[in-house]
Amino acid sequence: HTSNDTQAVKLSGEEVGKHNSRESCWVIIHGRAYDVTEFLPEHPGGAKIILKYAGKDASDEYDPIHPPDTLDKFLDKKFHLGEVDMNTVEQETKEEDPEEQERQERIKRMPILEQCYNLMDFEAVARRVMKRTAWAYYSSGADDEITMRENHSAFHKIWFRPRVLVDVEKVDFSTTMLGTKVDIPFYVTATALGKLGNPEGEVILTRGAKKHNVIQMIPTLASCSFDELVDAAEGNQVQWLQLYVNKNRDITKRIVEHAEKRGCKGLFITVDAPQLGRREKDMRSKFSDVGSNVQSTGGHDVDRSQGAARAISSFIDPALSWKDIPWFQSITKMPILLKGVQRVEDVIRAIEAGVQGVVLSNHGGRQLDFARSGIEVLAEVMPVLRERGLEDKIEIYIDGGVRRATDIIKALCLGAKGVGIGRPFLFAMSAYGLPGVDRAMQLLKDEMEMNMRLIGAAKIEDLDPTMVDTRNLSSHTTVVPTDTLSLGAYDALIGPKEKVS
Ligand SMILES: Cc1cc2c(cc1C)[n+](S(=O)(=O)[O-])c1c(=O)[nH]c(=O)nc-1n2C[C@H](O)[C@H](O)[C@H](O)COP(=O)(O)O
Repeated sequence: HTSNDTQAVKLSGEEVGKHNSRESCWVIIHGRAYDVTEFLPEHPGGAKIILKYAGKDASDEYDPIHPPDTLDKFLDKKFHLGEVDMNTVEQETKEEDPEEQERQERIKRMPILEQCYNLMDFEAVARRVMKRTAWAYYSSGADDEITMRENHSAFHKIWFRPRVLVDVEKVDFSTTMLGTKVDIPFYVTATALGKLGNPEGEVILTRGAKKHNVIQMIPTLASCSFDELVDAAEGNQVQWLQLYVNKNRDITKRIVEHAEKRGCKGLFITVDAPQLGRREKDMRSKFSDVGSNVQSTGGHDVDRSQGAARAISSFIDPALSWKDIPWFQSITKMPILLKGVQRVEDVIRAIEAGVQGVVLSNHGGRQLDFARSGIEVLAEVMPVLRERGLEDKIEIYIDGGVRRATDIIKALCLGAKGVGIGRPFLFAMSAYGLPGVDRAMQLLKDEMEMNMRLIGAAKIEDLDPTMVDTRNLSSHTTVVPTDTLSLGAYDALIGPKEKVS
């Protein structure tokens, strides 16, 4: 397609449109055509999703799932066909579907940012204004979402034993995490597919983290590329890498070495997701546009519209085990932490394996349902470590359901170094962009200052286990306000007029 002068002749939409089958499949991404015929069987999301856009412009569906450098990294240059004259490409008329019209109406009526007074307010607004598939992906938990609800309600079972008559005129809640000084003991945890909620994606979280001097954990499955996120960091801003270990260890080695070279200050290996959990809201939202190769056990006829998560996670190695830790220690000097540890025995093993820390976490309730909350596991772990004189051998973090500064304070009283926060910043970003993330972080700082004063602690070191009462923590009778199980399943009667959705 290159004429004899230097200016390549652009491909026409008609020309691309002829290649719309499994036998010859071209797609357009951001005004350039790519021959993906040979790639079809290798696509983690299955061939179906690509074939749906064969011969057409697939940019809109492509962006939230694939970092911008994906084609350069994974598609041989000989299949890069060059520029397309987009004037000759008929754009899919997005007939206004009523659901989208209604969503646009809700966006017009959404509350102004100043009306958000706590992190849950962002979730309430995001639920109304986000695209269905994006809301489904961010808000879903595994199976009956019991663990997802338990994560936050577990904090409701811990009560304070505040000190009084302590001079709290000056309150300092700064701390260090893996040696980095941070303003407040939380970090932005790794959550995949940031562009589902906001077209700019995770760079918004990078900017918010910089403004509030907290650390961002960069997800393996970010919509933005790793380098975009590191480039978006300013000055000595610290970032960590969250790693899903690839079956192909050469790829993993390359990712880890590159992250270290780019200055990452911590490697968090996710250990609670040998297979991504079944998130039914995500599946119900029929992520058909992404398809997915659900463990590709049933050949081509398996229903593949099972959510984005499955589509993007077929590379994760379920064989990862303790014997792999020395290999990681041989390929990087970064501190290594295990994200998703859920019992004290594994914390002891982590110390014996010589890793620098663990995150007590159940992946935000998106993996094993009925896994205990991070805060409950923390209450199990710390007394054992203290008893064995091991509490200074490792940094302990928790995540899951942290929505208030009192949740952060409870975790620190029990001995955590800090906490990870996920969904609140996703919802703030999705509803209000960077101003939303900025306000969410500032709200936590305001709450932190007030609650440190009221508990009688002038600095982080003043927080200790005597300031919390955790006797009720392991009772799991959680009040579930509107239990969809009973309302929608167990004892729900289908009335004569009720529409069975
Ligand atoms: C909300 C959310 C969480 C994800 C997440 C995506 C979303 C939308 N994704 S996931 O697609 O694979 O499940 C990741 C991920 O990439 N890697 C990871 O280690 N944790 C992942 N997590 C878990 C996250 O790091 C925290 O453990 C969890 O979000 C903490 O709970 P809260 O959301 O309640 O703060």
